[in-house]
Amino acid sequence: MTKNNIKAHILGYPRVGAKRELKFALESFWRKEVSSDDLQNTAKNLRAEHWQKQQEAGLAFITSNDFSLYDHVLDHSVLFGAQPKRFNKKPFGEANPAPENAYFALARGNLEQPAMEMTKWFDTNYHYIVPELASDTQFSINVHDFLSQLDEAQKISKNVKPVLLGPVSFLYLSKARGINKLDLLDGLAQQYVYLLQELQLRKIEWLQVDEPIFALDLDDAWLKAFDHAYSWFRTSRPKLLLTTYFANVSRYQAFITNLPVDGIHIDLVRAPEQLGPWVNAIPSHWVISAGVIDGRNIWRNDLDKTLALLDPWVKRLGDRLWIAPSCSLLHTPVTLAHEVKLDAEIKSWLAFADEKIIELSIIAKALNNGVDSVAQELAISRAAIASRNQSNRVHDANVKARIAALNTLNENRESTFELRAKAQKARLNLPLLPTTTIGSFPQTPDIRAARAAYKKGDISQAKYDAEMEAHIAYAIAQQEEIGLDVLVHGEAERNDMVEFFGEQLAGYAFTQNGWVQSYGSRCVKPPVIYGDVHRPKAMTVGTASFAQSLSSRPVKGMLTGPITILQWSFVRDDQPRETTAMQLALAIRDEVEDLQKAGIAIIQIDEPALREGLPLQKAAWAQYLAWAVKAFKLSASIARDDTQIHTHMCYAEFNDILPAIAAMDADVITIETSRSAMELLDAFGEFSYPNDIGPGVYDIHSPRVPSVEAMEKLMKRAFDVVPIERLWINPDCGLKTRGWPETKTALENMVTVAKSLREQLA
Ligand SMILES: Nc1nc2c(c(=O)[nH]1)N[C@@H](CNc1ccc(C(=O)N[C@@H](CCC(=O)N[C@@H](CCC(=O)N[C@@H](CCC(=O)O)C(=O)O)C(=O)O)C(=O)O)cc1)CN2
Ligand code: MET
Ligand SMILES: [Zn+2]
Repeated sequence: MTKNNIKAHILGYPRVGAKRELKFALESFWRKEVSSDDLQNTAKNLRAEHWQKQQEAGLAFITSNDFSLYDHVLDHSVLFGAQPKRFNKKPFGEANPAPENAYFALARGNLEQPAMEMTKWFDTNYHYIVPELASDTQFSINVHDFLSQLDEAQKISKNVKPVLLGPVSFLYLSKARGINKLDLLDGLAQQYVYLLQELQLRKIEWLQVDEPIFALDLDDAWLKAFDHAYSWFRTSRPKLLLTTYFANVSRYQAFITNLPVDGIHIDLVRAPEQLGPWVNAIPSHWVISAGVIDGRNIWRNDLDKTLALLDPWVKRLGDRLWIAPSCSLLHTPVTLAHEVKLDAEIKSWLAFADEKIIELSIIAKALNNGVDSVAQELAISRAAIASRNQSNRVHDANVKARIAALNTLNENRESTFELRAKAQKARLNLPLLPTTTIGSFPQTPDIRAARAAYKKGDISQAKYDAEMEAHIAYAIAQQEEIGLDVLVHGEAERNDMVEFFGEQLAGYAFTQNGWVQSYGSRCVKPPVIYGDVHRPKAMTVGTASFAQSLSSRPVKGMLTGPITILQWSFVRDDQPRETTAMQLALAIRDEVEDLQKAGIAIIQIDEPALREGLPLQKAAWAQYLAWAVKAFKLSASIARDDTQIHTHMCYAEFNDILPAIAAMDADVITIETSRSAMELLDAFGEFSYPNDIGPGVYDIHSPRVPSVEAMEKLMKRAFDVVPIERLWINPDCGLKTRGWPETKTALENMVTVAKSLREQLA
């Protein structure tokens, strides 16, 4: 048998650390508890560890420049000298600032400047810092940090493949007010050329250039931009691996194969069918990097299936075949090694980043040296796959029966919004412009410490419950003092709005350390849906009833909606997402029913991730929106007319899915609007959104306290587009990341606005 030399590599490794070392270093640095050197050492050690793992697994390259202290897109803004000019002024009060402060100010704001905008990275729960460009942006490369990380890598290995976000995706993902972004393209591409030359000098053989926007619907102008930008790259430079992910990109094949690059990476987890067409289309000197390991999910790879997918092409491509995960491993947790509590059988079905790297090396060995060389590894993998396929813990006949009978349930509320609104008014008797908040109040160190102690077994369930009740009572008392109209219990008892429900639903497993970066130092621990989901018992009724018992004002019952739970969990890959969504919808429906029976008059079903789940390609939107809206409606339609259903959305562009949002038919939607100065609301107005709306009047991501004047101005803008009787006043999102002092002042100001507007309108 001839030996191949198929290369295995990764597109990027998670940065946060197996025990969130980076998070803790960052937060200590921000609190000024550790120095800049300490922070940089932590970062350096993490990078060294990540490279060592790749090296030990025998990958052909170690991948460098995938690390970031906050966000890699922000790093590109800095690399190309495109920091917004508004940050040029040295903030006062910083006598001798650490060099990192200027960088973090971009991401987090400072005393004088609000932070740069943040938004979702494609259809993931990762948030990037949006490049902020203007007509006077002059790109000017600043290679120091990039090259110093490259040097670190080159000390460890001579086979280093750095990563860059490509110029066209960088520009596409940026925002540039008042100009055509494409006018900036030449200036940017020229800076890339400079960097390519530096890499050439350092004898870099391959550069990975990520152009993830190929996953989207691109118009001609953007396709031309590729031609244009890449024509700058016909110089002496490393070979370029054009990297795509998250979708089938073969519709751009004729176009892409004319670009002056040396290979392409394609996502074969989302779109395995694109392999053959690509092999047939590429120029004879190109490599194909086959993204065969799921970078977006945590299931163990079915190695036999992967080998079967690649097998027909191995001979044809020979060494021009590379293998890799589908996308960067940024979206998966680091390692299963510290999961000591996870059920052993379920654990055997999983692979986090480190395990995925091992899988990659097994596949490479099988392809290069024959399957016999990894017979034992393949046998173990096969056994795990068989155990998952056959496990009776995955399938639940009752759940399947309920799903089969879905069409016997009415997904619509009993009456129209108009009639419901009357019944709700009679029951709730709220003032004009009711004030409320989105659900969470500050997750104080006390709350976190109590939960950590409880999880370790240091305090009893009873003690933990009593502590949580004390926090809830505190939140209620604060809200009464502030004078809010519709209260919340504050979510003290929730580690996270999705994980909390995952922990109580059957069909779910959860991890101890399965952290994934969401933004900056903030992480989430998505729970794992491995089987049919149902709700064994009520999840929030005790807490909701307790909170309501403390006040004569309505306290909202607080639930996370089926689509958001789906989107922020690791989901099974053995049934359609739609089916899992319907199972979740029924579980939430059961909870709505129980809350209603317990006398809770207002129930909020959050769907902040509805937009995130939208397919990247428009052709698939309608189908997704149909089942997503149906799932929400199924969970809500058990509510009587006089039970008011709220929903909440944030972190996204909603303009293009307004009809779907309206079709959800929530009685009230509270929605993030303040960062875009209510531009969104204009769209709601134009579309004549039919039900009640609470446009967020202040951004909760910053500790700045919003002024009465600013919030009043925003509400008055809202008056122009939505009838006053249908408006609510609330912040943009939950307050869990804030502290109590600024929260209290901000909400007091907000209530002042409501009172003053009511007087003005009286
Ligand atoms: N799943 C999800 N996705 C989302 C959001 C969301 O709320 N949930 N919101 C948007 C993103 N925003 C986010 C906002 C905040 C955090 C966040 O605060 N995360 C926390 C972790 C939250 C958590 O799970 N907390 C646990 C564990 C806390 C912890 O770290 N405990 C320590 C001990 C206690 C301590 O000293 O802090 C430990 O175990 O070591 C708890 O409360 O129980 C963090 O990074 O710090 C994440 C995302 C969009 N995507
Ligand atoms: C990311 S949306 C958050 C909604 C949730 N009810 C909260 O207030 O935290
Ligand atoms: Zn929110």
